[in-house]
Amino acid sequence: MWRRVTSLSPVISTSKPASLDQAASGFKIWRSSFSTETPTLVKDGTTSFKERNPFITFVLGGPGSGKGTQCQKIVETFGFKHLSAGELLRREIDSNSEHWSQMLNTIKEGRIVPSEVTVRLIQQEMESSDSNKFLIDGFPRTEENRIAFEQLIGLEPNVVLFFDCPEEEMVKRVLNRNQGRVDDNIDTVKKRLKVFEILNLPVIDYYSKRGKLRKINAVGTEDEIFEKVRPIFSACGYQFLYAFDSNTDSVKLKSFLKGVKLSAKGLCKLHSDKHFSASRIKLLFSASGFTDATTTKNSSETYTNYLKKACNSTLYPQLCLESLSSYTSTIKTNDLKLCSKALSVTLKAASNTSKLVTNLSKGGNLSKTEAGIVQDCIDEMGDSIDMLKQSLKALGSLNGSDHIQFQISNIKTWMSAALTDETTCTDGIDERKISDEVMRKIRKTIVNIAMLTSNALALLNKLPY
Ligand SMILES: Nc1ncnc2c1ncn2[C@@H]1O[C@H](COP(=O)(O)OP(=O)(O)O)[C@@H](O)[C@H]1O
Ligand SMILES: Nc1ccn([C@H]2C[C@H](O)[C@@H](COP(=O)(O)OP(=O)(O)O)O2)c(=O)n1
Repeated sequence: MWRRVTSLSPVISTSKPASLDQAASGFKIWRSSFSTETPTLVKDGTTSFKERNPFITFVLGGPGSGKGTQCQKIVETFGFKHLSAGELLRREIDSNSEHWSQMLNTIKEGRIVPSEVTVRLIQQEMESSDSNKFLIDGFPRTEENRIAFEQLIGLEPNVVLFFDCPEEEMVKRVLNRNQGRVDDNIDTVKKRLKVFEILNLPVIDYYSKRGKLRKINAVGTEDEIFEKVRPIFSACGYQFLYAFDSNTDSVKLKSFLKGVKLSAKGLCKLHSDKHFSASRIKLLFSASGFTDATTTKNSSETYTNYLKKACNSTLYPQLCLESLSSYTSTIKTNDLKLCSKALSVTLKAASNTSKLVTNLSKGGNLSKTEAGIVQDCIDEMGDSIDMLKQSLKALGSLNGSDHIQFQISNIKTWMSAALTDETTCTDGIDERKISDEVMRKIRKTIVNIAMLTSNALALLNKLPY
């Protein structure tokens, strides 16, 4: 038996912002036919979608800002289900569904399709998916989209990514996209950009005020941008691998992190310790996830092979090898010792860098702006060092702890925060396009620390948790 959950009509009549007329004009008839006749259904006796407690990420940004490109990387690294609102609409048009020609015209003109249509498509995809973590790309594009989602699905996003890209770069990328899309031409792009500015920026502002927005500078290579995205999700650590949610652990995490500056604070929900098993603890403290079954002999060759294999799982394998190869006899083939060493090497380098930056800033003839940026960097490095120290200490006292999973997850969160601090500093330099020699040196040393941190985090992510 099926029951009706809600109707969207009150949403439409009360929430439409004045500026929406410009983008969605001509939709009155179409709008009303959807608003009353498309009920949302849940099957009685089965778990409703909301009860599945999914992890929802909205991905926003102007046309061509790189949303789809980054979503693909997030899927590959963190295993989300990717739902592109534009793609779902294009598929609907291609399948000659009831309103295909209206949808096609809307998209050709750079306007926004009524929320009922888009939310219904997203909802169908989410409900029929086996996944419980979603990247919803290109949605919500308007306040109306946002409210319709909240009302119909009954959920809010856990996090909202916003790819911030200059207009001329977006135009260039869209015109080069070459996917045969009817809307990738200069006239439509101009309209889409206008619609984005008028209708999407208020949504971005809304999530920013609610502390859910993660703004990412979308200029740079695809990989450079992903390095800014990665920490947001790495902070959620292993819990993506398992079921979600334990209220107690959520509270514990919050109190743990109180007063600590964290980019990912509040974003992740920890799952309970119920997945914690004796065999996993044993694995963590003895065996190694990086050792081949064939290389069990305790020789220096075995240790070197182990390190090579482990480093290959990081983003900067060469740097990983260079920074850790003199410690193979200490690390042997022990994953925990490897992580600990990677962390201590990073901490040492960060402390040296912090001193170097302070000295360079004193010696150089920096302008007032440059001095301000350097001071910000020194502060960010101080925060980063605190996070690394805290992580190293926690890693050192894992043995004997009752909450190993919880602690490892905290460590990943702190490490991600350290990485965010480091990239905030280099972003500050990049955004102002400063080419001064001293500033270049400072940037280079901090990028090196960020790479070491990223590697240490990657090694931690490989622990069996
Ligand atoms: N960082 C980048 N630098 C240059 N081109 C990019 C970058 N990211 C994506 N692109 C290209 O720009 C175009 C638009 O990217 P896409 O991910 O489709 O954007 P969106 O989903 O935001 O519309 C694509 O052709 C893509 O290959
Ligand atoms: N929430 C949405 C998302 C997309 N659309 C329509 C209008 C958009 O211009 C097109 C294409 O969106 P898509 O996200 O694929 O592409 P861009 O990010 O604009 O490059 O789809 C919509 O009406 N409502």
